[in-house]
Amino acid sequence: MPSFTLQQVAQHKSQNSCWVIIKNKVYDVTEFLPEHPGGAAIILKYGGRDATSAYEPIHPPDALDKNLPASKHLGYLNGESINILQQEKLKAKKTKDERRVELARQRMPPLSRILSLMDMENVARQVLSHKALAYYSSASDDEITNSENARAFTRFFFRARVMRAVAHCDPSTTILGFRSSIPVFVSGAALAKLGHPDGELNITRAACKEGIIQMISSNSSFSAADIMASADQSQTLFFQLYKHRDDDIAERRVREMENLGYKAIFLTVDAIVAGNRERDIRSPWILEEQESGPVYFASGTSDEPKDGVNVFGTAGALVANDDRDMTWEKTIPWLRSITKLPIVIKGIQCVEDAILAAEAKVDGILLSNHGARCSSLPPLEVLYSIRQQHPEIFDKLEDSLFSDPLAGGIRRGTDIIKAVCLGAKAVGLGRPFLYAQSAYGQSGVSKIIEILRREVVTAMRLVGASTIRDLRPEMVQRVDWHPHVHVKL
Ligand code: HEM
Ligand SMILES: Cc1cc2nc3c(=O)[nH]c(=O)nc-3n(C[C@H](O)[C@H](O)[C@H](O)COP(=O)(O)O)c2cc1C
Repeated sequence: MPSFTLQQVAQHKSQNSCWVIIKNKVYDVTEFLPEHPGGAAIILKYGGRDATSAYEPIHPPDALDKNLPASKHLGYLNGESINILQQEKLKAKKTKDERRVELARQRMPPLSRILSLMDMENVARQVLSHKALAYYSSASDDEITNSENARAFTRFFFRARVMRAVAHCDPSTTILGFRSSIPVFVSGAALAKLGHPDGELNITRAACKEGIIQMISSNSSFSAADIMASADQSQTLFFQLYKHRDDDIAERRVREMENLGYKAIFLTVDAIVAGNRERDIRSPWILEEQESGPVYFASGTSDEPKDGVNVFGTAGALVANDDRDMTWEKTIPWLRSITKLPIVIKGIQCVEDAILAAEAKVDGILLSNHGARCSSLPPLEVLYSIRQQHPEIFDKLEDSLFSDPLAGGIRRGTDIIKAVCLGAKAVGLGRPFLYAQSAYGQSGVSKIIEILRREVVTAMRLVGASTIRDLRPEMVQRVDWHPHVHVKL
């Protein structure tokens, strides 16, 4: 393959001829510009130069191989140019945010001082870049659903049974027939590399060590093949599918996952468009102002950016090609016809759809409002309504899973046990795994699983259950202490 100098690449920085350097390789992306899901303008910004640091954290490593024909992989940078790039990187002035993160990383407490998932989240909030934290923590609109997801658990109390033999307590269970050491799984969440260079692989390795199942996101920052390659042969991994609107492309993806050894397809239906996450949308402006001071309205001029404001936020464009016309009648039979894997619908938000899912004969449902990235009922309340109004659904569905809540939602063993009492086979957590791997890598993920295991076993013993089967709906009571507000007219 030919080699190029930085000067040669720099000639190609326009719409008519646009080259970029990624990991010392030179690509011609001119024809790809209009197809780029993140928009042409963002690539043009890096036209003629090195785009590695912008590209790496948010693209799976195989994105270029899969989307650019081999003829557009032009060659490599020559040795001298590689050295120059390295020198430039060393000399580059760090941004204020990068310096803040560096300092915060030097001041992290030892892992032994992390007692709860909130302790872990607090460390992550210090050490994450502004962009990563905004992306991970943001929730829809005014983020009220976010706090309500958490608050839902406080309305449910245990009706604990005593004088039961619980010295031996086994919190293990099965999810879709696969063993899990506790009723918890990793719910697929995108872009783990934003928080740590080893991203999803941190979670895969810790999930193996701790005996829990990982669902990987369609938009993970490592490819599904790389993640599977880093897993143990005995390990169970599920795949979360954002269905492409082109059935053929979607089918190829599903078949690829089946061949790679993923054991179930979780079809996400609650995010066919990106939720309105303003904390994330604002992030680039906050960073800009941190560096160069406040930006003011320029009276008399049009100060709207040429390309408009990116109201989709980070990864918002990742769902741009998703199928917005999925239906029970069409999509489930289609998916059934192309895979033998169990199918779980991720993102059920009301009782009516739980009934339709059962009628469509899917293998499981995952009650979820996407971690409050859309504004529907807290999943725990939906679970409770199903239990109250249509308990027969639990028999129809082999695995009525339950996910969600946000920062402060499922963050305790007691939350998990409340959900399991009400009929959840297991619960999925998203952000806690992102936070833990961002702060301490694989050890951080192991740590939070160990914390959850300790808390789950404690909660089981305190309610009088020695196995998961002993957890019953009557062990939980919903108590809504609405204050009686007497309004004086
Ligand atoms: C060829 C060189 C490429 C460069 C320089 C590049 C660069 C970028 C940049 C800088 C962003 C915006 C990141 C941000 O919001 O902070 C972006 C977004 C995105 N890129 Fe690329 N990209 C490239 C190729 C690709 C390829 C091959 C794909 C796969 C189809 C792809 C898919 C995406 C997607 C889906 C987004 C949207 C992410 C979002 O909404 O934030 N890109 N890209
Ligand atoms: C940063 C972030 C990224 C996410 N990415 C995806 C995704 O790619 N696919 C998906 O089905 N769900 C995604 N989710 C939703 C999670 O699978 C899960 O439902 C949610 O995070 C659970 O709430 P929790 O984060 O409060 O535990 C994401 C959630 C967050 C917070």
